[in-house]
Amino acid sequence: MSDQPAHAPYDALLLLSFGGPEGPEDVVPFLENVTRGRGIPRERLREVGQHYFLFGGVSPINDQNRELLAALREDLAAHGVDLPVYWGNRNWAPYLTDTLREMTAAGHRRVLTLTTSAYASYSGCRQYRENLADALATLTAEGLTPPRVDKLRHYFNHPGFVRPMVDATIAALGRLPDDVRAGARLAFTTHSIPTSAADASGPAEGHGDGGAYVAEHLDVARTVAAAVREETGTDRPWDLVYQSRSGAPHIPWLEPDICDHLETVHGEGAPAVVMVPIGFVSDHMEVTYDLDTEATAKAAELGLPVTRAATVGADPRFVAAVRDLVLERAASERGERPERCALGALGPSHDLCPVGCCPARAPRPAAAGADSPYAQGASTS
Ligand SMILES: CC1=C(CCC(=O)O)c2cc3nc(cc4[nH]c(cc5[nH]c(cc1n2)c(C)c5CCC(=O)O)c(CCC(=O)O)c4C)C(CCC(=O)O)=C3C
Ligand SMILES: [Fe+2]
Repeated sequence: MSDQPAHAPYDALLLLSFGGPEGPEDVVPFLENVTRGRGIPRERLREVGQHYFLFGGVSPINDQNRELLAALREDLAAHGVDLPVYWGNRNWAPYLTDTLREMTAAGHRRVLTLTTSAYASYSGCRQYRENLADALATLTAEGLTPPRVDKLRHYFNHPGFVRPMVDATIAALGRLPDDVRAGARLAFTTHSIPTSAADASGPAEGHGDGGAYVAEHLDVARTVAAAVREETGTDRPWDLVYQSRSGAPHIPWLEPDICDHLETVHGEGAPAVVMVPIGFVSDHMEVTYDLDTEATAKAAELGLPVTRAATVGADPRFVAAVRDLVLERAASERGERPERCALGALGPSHDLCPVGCCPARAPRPAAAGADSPYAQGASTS
């Protein structure tokens, strides 16, 4: 036992992300990948394509993942954790299936996955697990024997994710004009999703309306707001609001939208707002367009001072948190009982998504969960 490395039984870490276009010619094929079979109106797609073209057809997300990948490799090596780190995406190169094929060829048998999504939801969790199942099925059909793949627990409430957001909120408050800072409201933002998807998210029991998705975001918002109050000595009103809605208008999605919210609080006399995108791991297009471009223009039109807090990105504390989560999970898999760090009221999330967690409209195979065909057979080997 004691001669095992701290990362045993895992032999590789996989960074699994969304992917984004890297030039104007990538934008349309990227959006086709994202929206295949999802019934997003054409009008919305044309509009979102324009967001990317506004930035030269390049999403910042791939460079941000390259930076995170390099930081993870450096941090693991510096701490004597000899675990190779790979990167694959759902919607753009390097594609997940190609990365897993490469990992199979390199002889990896137990892979742990970090997704760039911290919370429970179909889009942020199960859909990635479906992507893993699809990739494993493809490799199996090619006659390969792919590794067993597990997924790290949701890390929304890990101190290494939360603390950088506290500092980022305080820094964003610092960028407001002096005379409006004390009265500024905090608007915590995340991706809107259909209310039906929110209600069914996580193991939904005990979370009430909005399921685990809303409960987890509220817990983080409350924790960050309390820490900001403690550190600045000023109690500021806060709200959880939504952004980046898509889908047909007659289907209810989580509200209010950040732009409507800015209008409302401006009408109520708020002197300023700090937007804090707690739902996102890096400053990708949903942040740089939807908040920095669209919501910021809305605020300017209202004459409302706003700033936006940075996301965690490759903050060393987040990178260290990933190492902590990897070693924690490895220890759990070895039958040990490691300490499981978590701030807020909800406690550490489950390691293995239970059966039926974050259900899809049409059930499909999903890896790395209690209902996974791939995880089970391999676990006995
Ligand atoms: C919860 C959630 C996260 C956070 C968790 C996570 O990070 O996973 C997230 C992240 C992201 N979403 C992104 C981009 C897009 N999301 C879309 C569409 C959708 N997102 C949804 C949800 C989420 N999305 C949903 C319910 C849809 C409707 C269609 C569907 O049910 O699938 C569309 C289609 C056009 C549109 O309708 O907007 C695009 C282009 C990018 C890349 C940004 C970049 O390029 O830098 C990132 C990181
Ligand atoms: Fe999205």
